[in-house]
Amino acid sequence: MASLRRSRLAQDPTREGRPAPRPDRRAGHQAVLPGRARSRFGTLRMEGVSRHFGTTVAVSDLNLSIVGGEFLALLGPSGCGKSTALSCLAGLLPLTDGAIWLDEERIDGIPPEERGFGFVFQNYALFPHMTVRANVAFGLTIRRLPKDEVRRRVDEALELVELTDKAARLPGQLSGGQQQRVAIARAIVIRPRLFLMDEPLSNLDPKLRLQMRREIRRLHQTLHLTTVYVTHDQEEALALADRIVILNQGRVQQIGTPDELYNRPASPYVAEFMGYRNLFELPVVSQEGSRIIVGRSGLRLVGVAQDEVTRGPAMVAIRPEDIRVAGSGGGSTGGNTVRVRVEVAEFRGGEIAAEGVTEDGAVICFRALERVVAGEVVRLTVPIERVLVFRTDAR
Ligand SMILES: Nc1ncnc2c1ncn2[C@@H]1O[C@H](COP(=O)(O)OP(=O)(O)OP(=O)(O)O)[C@@H](O)[C@H]1O
Repeated sequence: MASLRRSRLAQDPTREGRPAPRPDRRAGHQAVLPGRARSRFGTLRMEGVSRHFGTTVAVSDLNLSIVGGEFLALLGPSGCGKSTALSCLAGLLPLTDGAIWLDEERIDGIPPEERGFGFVFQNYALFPHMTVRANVAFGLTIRRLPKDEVRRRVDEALELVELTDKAARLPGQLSGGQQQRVAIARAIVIRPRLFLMDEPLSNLDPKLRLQMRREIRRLHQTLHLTTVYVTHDQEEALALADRIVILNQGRVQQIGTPDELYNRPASPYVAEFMGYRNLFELPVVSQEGSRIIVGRSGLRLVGVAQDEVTRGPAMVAIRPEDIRVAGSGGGSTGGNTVRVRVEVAEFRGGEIAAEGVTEDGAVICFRALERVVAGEVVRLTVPIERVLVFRTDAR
């Protein structure tokens, strides 16, 4: 996605004359001042950060604190401002408004190469004519570190990403996953104060993505590098991050731990991103405190109001995993029941992912532990506390 965006932006006349980032320029940014590179920090703060491109507001009034050692994911759909926010942090884009602080040091005026940050991008950005070892050593050699130290640190970094035996190869002789590991080694070898990653797994096939995701997690658990990670993939964000920031149209929608976002999304927008695939607009029948009844004939549900929903329509969000076939192993006894005709059923190993249609035509995604077949009519159950009801105008 980001590569599409890059090529799109490369042709964009509103780019304010800024050329598309070139691999060598970005690699060069990994060079750092020795003192800065070694120092750690307590908190990095983005205060009221905005970035406009002409009339396009890419990031708007972003307020964010990142604690030293934390892994933070910026999550949202294409165009929501994730990469712009990351580029502002990196110093690749000047801010339109606001400030960035590393503890007591204001850093938004500092050039990227002096911030002591490491970057990894979707397209690897390796030097094609240099060996793996030379690529990884780049940030250290241009700082003129003693040869012995360069060798020792490069060896360490290559070992961490398990590429010791590929040190003499050129990037073109490596798989995509291996190239991305070289890019990671090149970023961590400088011991960055902040490690920035922009969709680093997007170019990899699903199996490799999963494997690399685990590698990145392992690396973070080993090195505790403060990391900001941009992704549009909720699973990736949930799996990797200590905290997730959900962005929409350049604005923060919610910040929280994976558990908070997954179980208590603040809006239908966040819910949708967290896998609540069943989103229905339904009229409110009655409400007593947080307990609320919504629906019409064929689809009537009792749920939990997430904010004040009094009259008119409400937005209901339910995860497929919380809807089960009644009476089967996974079906709860209390709560809501809905009759559907099964339309599609997909085998998923331990369970079946299915879609059914209610009498009045609403499509419901659910999970079944036992076999269901298309055309069959089943009764579904969903616990009241897993039916989240929002105001339709909730952000
Ligand atoms: N250099 C630029 N010139 C003009 N508009 C830009 C530029 N960079 C980004 N934008 C616009 O700013 C908004 C946010 O873009 P950004 O690249 O930050 O989104 P994103 O969430 O990272 O998207 P993706 O997942 O596709 O990479 C979009 O509307 C985009 O078109």
